Amino acid sequence: MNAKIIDGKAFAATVRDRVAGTVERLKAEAGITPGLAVVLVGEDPASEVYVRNKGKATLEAGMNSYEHKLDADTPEPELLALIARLNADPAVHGILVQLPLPPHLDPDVVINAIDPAKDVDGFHISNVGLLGTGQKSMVPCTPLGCLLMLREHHGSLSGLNAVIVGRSNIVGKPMAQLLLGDSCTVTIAHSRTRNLAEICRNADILIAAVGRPEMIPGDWVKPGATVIDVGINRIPHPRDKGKTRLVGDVDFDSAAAVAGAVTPVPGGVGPMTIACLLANTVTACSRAHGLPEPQGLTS
Ligand SMILES: NC(=O)C1=CN([C@@H]2O[C@H](COP(=O)(O)OP(=O)(O)OC[C@H]3O[C@@H](n4cnc5c(N)ncnc54)[C@H](OP(=O)(O)O)[C@@H]3O)[C@@H](O)[C@H]2O)C=CC1
Ligand SMILES: Nc1nc(=O)c2c([nH]1)NC[C@@H]1CN(c3ccc(C(=O)N[C@@H](CCC(=O)O)C(=O)O)cc3)C=[N+]21
Repeated sequence: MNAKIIDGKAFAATVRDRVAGTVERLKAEAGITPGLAVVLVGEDPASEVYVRNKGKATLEAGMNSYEHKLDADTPEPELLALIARLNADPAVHGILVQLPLPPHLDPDVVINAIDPAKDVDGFHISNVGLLGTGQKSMVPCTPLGCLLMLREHHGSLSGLNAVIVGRSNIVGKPMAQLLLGDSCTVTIAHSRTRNLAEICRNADILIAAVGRPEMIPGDWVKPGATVIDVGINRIPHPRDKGKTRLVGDVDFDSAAAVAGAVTPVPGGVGPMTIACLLANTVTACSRAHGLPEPQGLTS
């Protein structure tokens, strides 16, 4: 193996420390405790793990965590009423509605009901528009976490060829905006893309956000490239019957043999997502109180 393993878990710990320091100052100097509300509809076991991790990290950073678990068949008006209450609640500075939602709920309607100032996921149409036009916004946590790791590894990203596999609203598209903002030449590939292997082989930066276990093999990776694996896939354990294992969208071993740097799963993008969520919540809290924005949390 040649590649440097980018340690997202360690990097996330430094971001979380900075967030905790800012929270301490907000409490001491202004008597304010940032609060994050997470809404989970239904019983998706993977989502429950994320919600638990987020709640734990929120408390560890000294913030308040409010969890709302609703039945899978919750009618849309009931969910919208909860969001309206959270929008109006001064103790709540950030609101995250866990996706995907059950099929009877329209994610666009639900996400756009969140007060954009509290939209710490950065999914509200107004934050998407601000990001797309290079204005100050809430930046989606997963792409932001990826960008921070890339900047840390490369310094400047200017002029690099970036290929993103996946065009979702929550990862692929905002990732493209952020990389464009850092002057990469960006290609977004998806399920209809022709010659995907060839396109990937052109990438100085390859971002996999597909949701297919170990789909991208090492021979799609340009020698020396940086590979960011966003995928979180639970597969049956190869040896231990009945157990499961977490893998990314990249075939780690073959990719690490040719890449210059690669993020592992677990311990890569996932922990950075949570750290950026905490950072966004502190930023939202400071803005809500008209205080100067904390600097350097995510740089
Ligand atoms: N680590 C973290 O913090 C996070 C991890 N994730 C993980 O990232 C992965 C992607 O998530 P998300 O963006 O929400 O997923 P979506 O299912 O919303 O999007 C997947 C994308 O991959 C594309 N795709 C599917 N099959 C292929 C294929 N064979 N070749 C090329 N492209 C393909 C789809 O194309 P098309 O549009 O044409 O259908 C789509 O654009 C998942 O594993 C998810 O669990 C997600 C969020 C955060
Ligand atoms: N509105 C919304 N916002 C999201 O940001 C969002 C979402 N919905 N739905 C689901 C995806 C997925 N996601 C993850 C966050 C952290 C880890 C994470 O912490 N992973 C750890 C370990 C996980 C484990 O061990 O199970 C790791 O990769 O090391 C993973 C995945 C956020 N998402």
